[in-house]
Amino acid sequence: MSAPPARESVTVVEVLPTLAAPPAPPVPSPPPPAPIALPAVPPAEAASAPALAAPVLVYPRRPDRPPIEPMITHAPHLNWAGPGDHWSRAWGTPGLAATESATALMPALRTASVPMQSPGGFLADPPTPRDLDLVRSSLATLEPVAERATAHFYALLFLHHPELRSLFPAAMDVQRDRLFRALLAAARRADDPAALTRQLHPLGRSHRRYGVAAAHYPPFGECLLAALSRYCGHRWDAETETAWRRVYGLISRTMAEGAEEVAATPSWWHGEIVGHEQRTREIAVVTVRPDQPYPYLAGQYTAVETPWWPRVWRHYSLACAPRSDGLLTFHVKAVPAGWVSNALVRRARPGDVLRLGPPEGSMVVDHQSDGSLLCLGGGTGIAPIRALVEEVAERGAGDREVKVFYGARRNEELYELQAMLRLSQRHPWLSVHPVISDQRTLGLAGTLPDVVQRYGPWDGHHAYLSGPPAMVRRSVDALLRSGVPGEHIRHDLGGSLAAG
Ligand SMILES: NC(=O)C1=CN([C@@H]2O[C@H](COP(=O)(O)OP(=O)(O)OC[C@H]3O[C@@H](n4cnc5c(N)ncnc54)[C@H](O)[C@@H]3O)[C@@H](O)[C@H]2O)C=CC1
Repeated sequence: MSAPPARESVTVVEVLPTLAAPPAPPVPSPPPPAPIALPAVPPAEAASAPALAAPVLVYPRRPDRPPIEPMITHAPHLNWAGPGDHWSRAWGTPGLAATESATALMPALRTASVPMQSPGGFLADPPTPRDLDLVRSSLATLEPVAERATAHFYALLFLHHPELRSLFPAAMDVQRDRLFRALLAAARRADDPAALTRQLHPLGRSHRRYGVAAAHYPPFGECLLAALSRYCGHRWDAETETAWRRVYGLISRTMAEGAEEVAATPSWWHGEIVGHEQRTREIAVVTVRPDQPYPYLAGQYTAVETPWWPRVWRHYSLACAPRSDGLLTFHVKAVPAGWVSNALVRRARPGDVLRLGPPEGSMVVDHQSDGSLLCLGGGTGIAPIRALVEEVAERGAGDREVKVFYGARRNEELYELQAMLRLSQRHPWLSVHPVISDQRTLGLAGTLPDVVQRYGPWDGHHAYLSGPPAMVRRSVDALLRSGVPGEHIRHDLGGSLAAG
């Protein structure tokens, strides 16, 4: 099964090619490293950094807030968010109360265990090497027509199982692409149980927030096989079908197991916006009060859905360490054609209600190890870095130093610099270095990977990277060259952080 929407540009099945340190390129023995001499930010320059906005205003809850306009007024059920969802009433759908639409739809989805149309079903025995060859070769055949095959698959699914339509977003373009890539990735890993589990358990868990239940896998699989057989043409035979039944059986079982493991935790949280600060024209800092405790670790991220784009989820990092008042902060940059990011920056206001998925991601501080921390935050990628710094401040830095390189293209895009500099004034173990790549009048010149390379070596450091994918990839390369072993470099690029 594919991942319903997570983000626009990178999918949950992507992973950075390798973090296990690739063989180091042969380099002539370097001259002894120069001592690190990082220029401090002179007070005059710091003063010219963008002013820190007023402290977050926490607005009182507004019971009288106007109803939120649903995106699809003429088809209210498409706005419904999933089984057990009570907040659809916030949409106040004209013509059909959202509560009615939700309760009317819930039984339909609960009984969505549509009987399988094929007597063959999905096979419990593991795929054989021959099965894997057949499945991989049919995927190779399908690759050039993947878009049409997946469109055909969704057409079959919604035609035969209209009750499943409400699990998916209104616009299916991103979704289609994702399905084929997820299948490809799973088929590649089908003979490596550990790798398959690493891919599919999180995918199964993330499907919970769409309302996907174990009963949905068989009808999904039947339509998938029907679409694959059509587009494989004469290459599809009984043996290929049996191979797919084993492989799909394995994929769906593994995803369902992943979901089952976390069945006791909420599939999603509701979060009311209680603060909305416009830091630049494109960037807003959004503060949210979850409807129940939201346990997470600094450095993690979550999926966010707005009421205006039902079932369209985007990932954002938690930008603060867990707080005693339970509030959560997100840094959001409105990106061109980004539905969720533009809604959050330009439309969302205190009183609006979001849905949040469970916390994800492994870019968390290992407090058992004693290396110093090197943190690279590019643009809004500074969000999880700030959370990590706050957590170190709370738990005590010990002998560790924390060096933060905060990159932007222009001075005025360093929207979090004042706050970071204030933290560094309070904590002697913390240094913050602005890095400007385009029009510099402040801090260090260059891109983050270049600067990291310039001020290395960084052996003995644990590195945390967050920002645009290309910046993270290039910085990983620079760090590996600068003496940081792969296992000491953490980022969540493969875990799908992107804007949208
Ligand atoms: N909002 C959030 O919670 C989080 C966002 N992110 C990601 O961070 C990114 C932030 O984007 P923007 O603020 O628009 O950043 P940006 O495009 O303005 O760039 C920020 C920094 O990265 C550097 N950079 C950009 N492209 C580079 C490349 N190809 N090579 C080397 N350095 C490069 C720039 O020089 C600058 O220093 C987005 O991709 C977002 O998905 C990551 C983690 C959390």
